[in-house]
Amino acid sequence: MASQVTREWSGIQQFPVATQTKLLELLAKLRNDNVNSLTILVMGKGGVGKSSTVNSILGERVAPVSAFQSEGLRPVLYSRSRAGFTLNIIDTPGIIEGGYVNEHAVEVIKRFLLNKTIDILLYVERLDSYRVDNLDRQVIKAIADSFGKGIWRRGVVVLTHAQLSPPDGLNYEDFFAKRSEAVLRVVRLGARIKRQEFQENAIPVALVENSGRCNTNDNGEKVLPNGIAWIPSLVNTITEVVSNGSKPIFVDKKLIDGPNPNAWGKIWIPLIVAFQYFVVIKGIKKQIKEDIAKDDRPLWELRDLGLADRNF
Ligand SMILES: Nc1nc2c(ncn2[C@@H]2O[C@H](COP(=O)(O)OP(=O)(O)OP(=O)(O)O)[C@@H](O)[C@H]2O)c(=O)[nH]1
Repeated sequence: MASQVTREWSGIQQFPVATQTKLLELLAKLRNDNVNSLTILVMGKGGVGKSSTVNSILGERVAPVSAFQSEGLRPVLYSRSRAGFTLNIIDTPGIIEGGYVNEHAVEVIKRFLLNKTIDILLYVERLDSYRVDNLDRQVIKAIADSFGKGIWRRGVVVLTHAQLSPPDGLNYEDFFAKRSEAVLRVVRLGARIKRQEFQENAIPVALVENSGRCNTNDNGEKVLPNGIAWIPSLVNTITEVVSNGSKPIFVDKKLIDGPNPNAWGKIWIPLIVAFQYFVVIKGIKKQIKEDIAKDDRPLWELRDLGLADRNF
């Protein structure tokens, strides 16, 4: 992050003491494990609450939030340090435009990340959406195609608007479980991760409520309907993913310019073409030649040449 000005993480002081204490404990734990900095990439469709989540984590209103989808294409990096620890958060624009992934927007994000290391991917969605659609799958596929599906080993699914009352008298935990399952399924399909691999390396789902009207507990911490103080809980989830044994993603030129990191199957294409030519096409050609030869000659000639049944 050489070119980035790192500012003191003063926003942490905006949190109630209970949250500050938990956050500083988590940072100390990371430092004990020799992790002195984290770079978090925040991605998702437009308007799902990416910028709001960045602001909530930093405790500062740094990223512009709008009820309308933002026009900007460029990602923005916010860098803060505290007690010898540096937190980098990269907010990205939504990459869907007119119902499709905007390849230019993806390209801009990839170039922005050149020579950076992604420690964590926060994939943001809303808890209060009732279905997942093809757009989710497209965004997830674009992320996997850009950085390799290994990035999902460093992924956390974040569901915003988490202070909701589920419809039809559904229990909050049941609603959360159903919505998580639906989003995770799309992640598995979009990133083309094998079912077993996906089960073995479960992607955690964290709940977030960015609204200023979020309920608080007796300590003044923002809590969800299930009573969980979500800011320390999200940071805790992030620290768990950092130490799950997977590698962070270093975005080098090869990753950006090279072939799609998920498209290893494509190396078989020349072999398949050669097989088709030598085995299938040549065989068919030979058959056609024989048929033509048979068609052009009268039967008595074919019989003499041994190409037709003698009793014919
Ligand atoms: N109630 C509630 N509103 C939220 C939450 N998160 C975001 N919002 C609102 O949702 C709208 C979009 O939020 P943003 O943070 O700008 O979303 P974004 O994903 O960064 O949007 P783009 O920059 O357009 O991609 C704003 O009106 C936010 O106030 C949340 O957790 N709860």
